[in-house]
Amino acid sequence: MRPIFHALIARTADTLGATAPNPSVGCALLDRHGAVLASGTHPKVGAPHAEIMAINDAHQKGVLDRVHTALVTLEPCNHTGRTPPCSEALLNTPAKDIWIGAADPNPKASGGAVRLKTAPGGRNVTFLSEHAELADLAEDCTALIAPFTQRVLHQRPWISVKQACNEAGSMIPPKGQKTFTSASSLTFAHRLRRATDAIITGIGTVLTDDPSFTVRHIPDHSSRGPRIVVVCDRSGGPFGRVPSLWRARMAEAGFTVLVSNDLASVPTLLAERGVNWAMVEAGPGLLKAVSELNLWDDWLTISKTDTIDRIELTTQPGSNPHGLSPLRLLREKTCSPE
Ligand SMILES: NC(=O)C1=CN([C@@H]2O[C@H](COP(=O)(O)OP(=O)(O)OC[C@H]3O[C@@H](n4cnc5c(N)ncnc54)[C@H](OP(=O)(O)O)[C@@H]3O)[C@@H](O)[C@H]2O)C=CC1
Ligand SMILES: Nc1c(N[C@@H]2O[C@H](COP(=O)(O)O)[C@@H](O)[C@H]2O)[nH]c(=O)[nH]c1=O
Repeated sequence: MRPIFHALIARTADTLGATAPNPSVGCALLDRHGAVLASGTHPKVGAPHAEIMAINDAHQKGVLDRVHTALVTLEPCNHTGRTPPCSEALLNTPAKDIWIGAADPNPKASGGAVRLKTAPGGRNVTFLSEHAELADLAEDCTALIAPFTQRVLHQRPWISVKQACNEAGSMIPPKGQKTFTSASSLTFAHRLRRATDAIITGIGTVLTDDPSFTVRHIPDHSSRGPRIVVVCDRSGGPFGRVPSLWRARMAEAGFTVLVSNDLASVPTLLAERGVNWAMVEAGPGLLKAVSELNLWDDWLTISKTDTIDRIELTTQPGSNPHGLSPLRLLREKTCSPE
C-alpha cells in the first residue's frame, strides 16, 4: 500500500497548477490483494473529481466489482458543488477499506469520512495520520493541498518566492541575459511556473527583461485556465508603465495581466480570482517589499556556484501547522517528463 500511495502522491503533484480553484487530488482503487485496478486524478475545475475518474477507469476496464480498497489523497467531498458528492459515489462501489491522506479543510465539502463510516454497511475509513509509519505520506498529502487550504481558510493564496543569485549574491543578470542559473535550476523554475496559478512581478522586471513567464523547459498542462500575472507598479493610471505591447503578448500567451499599485492587497485580489498558489518572480525592489510585508509562505533561493547551483528553501513557521511546503513536494515528487 505504501509504494502505491507514494506513487499516487507523485502523480497528483503533477496536476498542481491545473485544478485551481480546486485542489489537486488523486485516487487509486485496489483489489483485495492490494493490486491497483484503476486510478485517476482531478484534471481541472468542473471536470469529475479524482474518485469519479478512478471509478470510471475501473468501469471501463470492467473491474469495478473487484474493488476492495480506495486510496484518496484528500477526504472525499460530501456535498454537491459543480459535481455530486464523491462519498456517495464510493458508497456505490464495493470498496470496503478507504484510506485518506488529508482531511478536507473546506467546511462546505467536508464530512465525507463520517458519511462513509456511518452509511448502512459502513466502510472502514482510516486517515494515514492514524498510523505513525504512514505519517510522512499524510504530511505529503497535507502539503499537496496547502495552497488550497490557505485560500479556503485565510482568503489568500500560498505565495512562493523564487530568487536567483549569482556568485556575488546579486540578482542582476549579466548584460544581454535574462537568466544565469543552470539548466536544471531553470527546469525547476519552470516546474514552479507550471504548478502555480499566478505570477507576481514588479515593473522593474517587466521593463528590464521583457519576460515571457511561459513554461518552456517542461511541457505545460495541456488544459489550464488563464494564468494571472500581477505587475506591481505605483506610477499611476490603470496600467502604470506596463507597455501595451507586452500586455498584448502576455494575453496571447494565455495570461490575464493585472496591474496593482498596492502590493499588500495582491493576495486578496488573487484569492478572489480563485488562485491557490502564486509565485513571485521579481527583482530586488519588489522582493524587499514582499519581505517587509511578510507576504511569503516559502522562499526559494537558487545560488549559482562554480559547480552546481545551491538551492535553499525556507518556509514561514506559521504558514501551516507542520510548516509543510508544496514547493518541497514539487521538488521531490513531480514526475513530468523533461
Ligand atoms: N535573479 C532573479 O531571480 C531575478 C532578477 N531580476 C532582475 O531584477 C532587475 C529588476 O529589479 P527591480 O528594478 O528591483 O524591479 P522589480 O521587478 O523588483 O520591481 C520593482 C518595482 O516594484 C514596485 N513596488 C515595490 N514595492 C511596491 C509596493 N509595496 N506596491 C506596489 N508596487 C511596489 C515599485 O514600483 P514603483 O517604482 O512604481 O514604486 C518598484 O519600482 C532586473 O535586472 C531583472 O533582470 C528580476 C526577476 C528575478
Ligand atoms: N535571472 C534568473 C531568473 N529570472 C526570472 O526569469 C525571467 C525571465 O523569464 P523568461 O522570459 O520566461 O525567460 C526574468 O524576468 C526573471 O523574472 N530566473 C531564474 O530561474 N534564474 C535566473 O538566473
